[in-house]
Amino acid sequence: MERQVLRLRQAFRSGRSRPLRFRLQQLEALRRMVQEREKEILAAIAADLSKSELNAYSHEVITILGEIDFMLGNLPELASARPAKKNLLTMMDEAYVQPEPLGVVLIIGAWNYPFVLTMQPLVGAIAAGNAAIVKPSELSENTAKILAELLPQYLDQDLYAIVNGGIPETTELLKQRFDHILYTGNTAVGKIVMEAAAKHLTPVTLELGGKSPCYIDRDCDLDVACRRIAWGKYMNCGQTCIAPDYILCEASLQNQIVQKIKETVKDFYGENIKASPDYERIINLRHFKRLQSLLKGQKIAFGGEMDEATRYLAPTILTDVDPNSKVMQEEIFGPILPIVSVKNVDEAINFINDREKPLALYVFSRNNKLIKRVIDETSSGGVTGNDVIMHFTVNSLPFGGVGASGMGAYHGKYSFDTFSHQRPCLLKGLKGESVNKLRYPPNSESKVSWAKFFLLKQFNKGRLGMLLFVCLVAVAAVIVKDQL
Ligand SMILES: NC(=O)c1ccc[n+]([C@@H]2O[C@H](COP(=O)([O-])OP(=O)(O)OC[C@H]3O[C@@H](n4cnc5c(N)ncnc54)[C@H](O)[C@@H]3O)[C@@H](O)[C@H]2O)c1
Ligand SMILES: CCCCCCC=O
Repeated sequence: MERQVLRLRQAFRSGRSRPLRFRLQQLEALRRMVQEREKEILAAIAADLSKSELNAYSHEVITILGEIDFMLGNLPELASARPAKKNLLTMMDEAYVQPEPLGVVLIIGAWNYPFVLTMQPLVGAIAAGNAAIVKPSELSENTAKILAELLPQYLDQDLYAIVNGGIPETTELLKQRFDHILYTGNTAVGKIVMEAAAKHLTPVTLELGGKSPCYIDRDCDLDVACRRIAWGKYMNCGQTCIAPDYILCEASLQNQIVQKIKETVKDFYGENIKASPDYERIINLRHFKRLQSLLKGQKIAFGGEMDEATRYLAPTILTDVDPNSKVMQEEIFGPILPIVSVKNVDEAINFINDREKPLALYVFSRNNKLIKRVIDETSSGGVTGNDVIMHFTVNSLPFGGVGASGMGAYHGKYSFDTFSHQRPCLLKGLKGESVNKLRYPPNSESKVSWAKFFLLKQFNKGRLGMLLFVCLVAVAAVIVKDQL
């Protein structure tokens, strides 16, 4: 591992990854990889998650193609220096912010969307000019394998590497020094990653999980709400970081919600859910058993059927759920939807605020003021009003958690920024020593009052303003020169 990181670091130091043309070439190569090897990629994702290739395409591949296109279209602007505001002391100088690559970054992916969660950060890392090591999850072994086979065929091998393996390999990787780590996965491992990163003062982006609440207001189109919630909850068999984890609503809505979700499930997956190409399976036996244990003692209003051999767990709804029960203590990450009754929106807000900050928050209501109120009085990684999941798909929105659901964000411009250092640059000439005397010792009352004048006046470049200020500064410089 050490040698591998060293090899990448040397390649990064050579400066090869920095020119815009090179980054665009690599992103184009990545797009070619996705297009030319689409069948193999889809087959791998499908095998890992018992998913149809159509769903693998729409859940994962489409996002990556969109992200690459965004970067190809916007990279020249994202990577260019941005002029900065100046003050009177620096008005004749050049001040700008120049994004620069961080160096060698590590991307650790999770298994539930194994392609998108490794490739989307990689697109950002390449766009920002870094070298990168990608560590896919060992649980989605087919995707991990195909990535290890394909990436070296399309990308510069000295700058971009893939490491496969389990906990020992990740542990070894985490001993190395990186310039940034983006980790996606559970909160417990997030802490391990952050601790390891701290040893090298490496900054981290942690894309974690949590229990994302979904409040349904009484003033709502329940048909629409239940269809959208059922889609987001049961896609990928509930194994989605931003799936609505549980519903909060007034007790009187509970039965209608169960009925409407039940009808939707039939529309989506047919009478025989097991035979539907659109319904996935639980990733492994450990997670299957964990989910099984969450059902113990619960009132199952719908679903609950299981088949251990195929790790099938039916779309399930639990009613009258006690907030202290186990299913309300951990992120479900499966197709189980508890409904917890609250008296009104105030109680819902308190319920949310009494718990860790979730990765996503959903509110369904005809009343926009109520939606805004819930947003204003709570905190979460992201929000979608009157729908679920969809904020993930808008790459002009930062995607990430807050508090226990993570730190930092990515997608689109935010990926570029995450993998860049915003370097402030001030370029001065060698003239103007008379004004500079202000900051040279010995200090005096009059120097301080002149410094206040120069530094506290913000200067915005505009022709007339420029002219005026040049005159002002010239006069001031003469006065200062005489007085100091
Ligand atoms: N915020 C997001 O974008 C996002 C996306 C997907 C999943 N998630 C969250 O991830 C969780 C599910 O994923 P998971 O954690 O089961 O994924 P996982 O088991 O695939 O683990 C993620 C990565 O961590 C590594 N890892 C696991 N244990 C480790 C250890 N002890 N030391 C070092 N590295 C270790 C794995 O090798 C893997 O690459 C859920 O909580 C979900 O909400 C978050
Ligand atoms: C439609 C794609 C959703 C991806 C969510 C990623 C987190 O698990």
